[in-house]
Amino acid sequence: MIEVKNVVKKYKKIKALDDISFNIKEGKITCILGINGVGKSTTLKAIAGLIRVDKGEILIDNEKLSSKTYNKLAFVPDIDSYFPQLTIKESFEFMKEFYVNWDDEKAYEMLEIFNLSDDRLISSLSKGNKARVKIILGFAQNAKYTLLDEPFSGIDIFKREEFIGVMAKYMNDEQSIVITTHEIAEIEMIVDDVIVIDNGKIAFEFNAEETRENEGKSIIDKMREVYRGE
Ligand SMILES: Nc1ncnc2c1ncn2[C@@H]1O[C@H](COP(=O)(O)OP(=O)(O)OP(=O)(O)O)[C@@H](O)[C@H]1O
Repeated sequence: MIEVKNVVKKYKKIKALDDISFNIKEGKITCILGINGVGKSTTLKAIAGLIRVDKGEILIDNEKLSSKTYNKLAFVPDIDSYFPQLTIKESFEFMKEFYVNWDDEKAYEMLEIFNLSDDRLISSLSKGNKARVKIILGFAQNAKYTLLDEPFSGIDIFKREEFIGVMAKYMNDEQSIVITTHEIAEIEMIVDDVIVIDNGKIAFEFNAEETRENEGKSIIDKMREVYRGE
């Protein structure tokens, strides 16, 4: 489990995270939802240990972030691509050197599903294919927790559905995925837990299946209820 406890992060005068606490469960897909600028990326970067928080603590399976927890986390940032100057194959070779759990078989299997050839130069790929490679580079790290920052931005609906199918296929019972997004419809079918951030604070959280079963409400219905009082 990932425990985020009373975390505060300031960027000069901006309080990006204002005392947020929540847990990410094992074997689940958790979605961090919120409009632009509310603190979603900052939250993921803090969990990944890429930024130092001002207050609070983050525990990964009961341990503070350290070299021990490093291989449990794979972070896929919201950037166009990494390694534009490399071919896909070269990028896999590079990752293999860094990540002890790197799974070449998984990387090549995913490449095949996405119908991509490993000799393609990453900079020459379309936006959608760059996003596919980015997702492969994240998932083939075979980490316990894969953190995906806006993985679908700029990607058409068909590719999003394909991504979601591939993600679900490559997750085992102990692995967790955390996705940030401001587009709800695309994650409706796969997400377990939803955490809504507003202005650096947790606005509310719920389990999507329970909400569907107990209240007959989709994630969008629930968001409307909370935000518009419908
Ligand atoms: N490096 C930085 N320096 C200064 N301010 C920052 C920095 N990174 C983020 N911020 C600010 O912190 C707040 C939260 O930003 P963050 O990127 O976490 O939001 P977000 O919810 O991920 O937004 P988006 O959906 O647009 O990606 C915003 O006000 C943003 O401008």
